[in-house]
Amino acid sequence: MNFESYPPPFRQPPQNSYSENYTTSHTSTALQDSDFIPTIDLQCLNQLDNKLEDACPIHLPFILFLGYPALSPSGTALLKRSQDINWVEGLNVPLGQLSQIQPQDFTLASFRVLLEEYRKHLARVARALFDSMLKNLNLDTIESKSNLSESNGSLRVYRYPYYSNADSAWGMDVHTDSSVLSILNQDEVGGLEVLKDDQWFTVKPIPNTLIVNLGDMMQAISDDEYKSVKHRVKVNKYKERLSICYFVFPEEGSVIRSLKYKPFTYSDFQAQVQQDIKTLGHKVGLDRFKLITND
Ligand SMILES: O=C(O)CCC(=O)C(=O)O
Ligand SMILES: [Fe+2]
Repeated sequence: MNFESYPPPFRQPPQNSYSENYTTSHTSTALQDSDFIPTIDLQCLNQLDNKLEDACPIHLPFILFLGYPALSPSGTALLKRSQDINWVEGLNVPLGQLSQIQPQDFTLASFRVLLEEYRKHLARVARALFDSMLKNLNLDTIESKSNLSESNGSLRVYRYPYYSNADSAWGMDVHTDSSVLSILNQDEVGGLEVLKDDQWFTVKPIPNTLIVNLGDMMQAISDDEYKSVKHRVKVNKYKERLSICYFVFPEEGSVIRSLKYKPFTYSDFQAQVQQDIKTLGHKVGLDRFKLITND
C-alpha cells in the first residue's frame, strides 16, 4: 500500500509506533474541539484544502475535497469542525459543466471522454428506474418526469484511506442523499451500511453490480412511499476503498408537488440544507418542507 500518495492528514504512523511526539506537538490543532479522530491534523488538513482549491485550474469545474464531503455549490466545505471530519477525500464533477472543459492536454481530453461515457450509461439507468417508479405511483405525467434531469447531476469519486484506528472514524457519517437517485459503484472492500427497521445492514460488494440509493427528492415525489435511505460508510483497517457515485437531481426550476410536502424546487431544498448545516451543524432535510397535518 503506497500511503505516501495520501494527503498528509491521512498518512498514518506505522501501527504501535504512534509517537507521543506526534500527538503532543499537534494537540493545539489536531485535538482542538474534540478527540474524535485523534491522529488527524486539522490545521494541515485546512491548509491542504485551501491548496486544493487554489490548485484546481479555474477552467475546470472539478472540485477536490478532503475530510469534509458536504460542499456548497461553489465547492467550499460547509463544515470545518474537527468532529465533522470524515475519513475520505474525493473529486466532485458537475456533469452539466463538462462541455465547458476545453482540455489542451491528452490526459484531460480522455478523462472527459470517460466521464461523458459514464454519464451516458448511468443517465439511461436513472431514467429507466425513475420512469418505472413514477408508473408504479401513477405519477406518469410530464411534470413528474421533469423531476429528474439525468443529463446533469454530478459524479463523485471517493477514496477512503485505510486507518488502523478505524473504529474512531467514519468514512462518511450517517446521512441521506439530497438527490432523486444516487447510483453507486463500489470496489470489493465494502463498508457501506444502510439503515432498515432501526438496524444497520452492510451492503456486501458484488462485482459488476451497481447500488441504487433513493434520495430525499424521491421520497417527496413519492409522498413517502419510497424512503430516502439513511446510510454511512465505515473505514477499513487494512485497505483503502474506492467508490464512484452518480447523483441525479430534478430539472432546474422543476417543482415537486405532493400531498405531504409544500411545493418546492431542488434549489429551495438545497438552500435550506446549506443554511441548516451552517447554523445548526447538520442537515434537517425533508422535515423542513413537510406539511403539518392534524391527524
Ligand atoms: O462511498 C459510498 O459508498 C457512499 C457515498 C455516499 O453515501 C455519498 O456520496 O452520499
Ligand atoms: Fe450518500
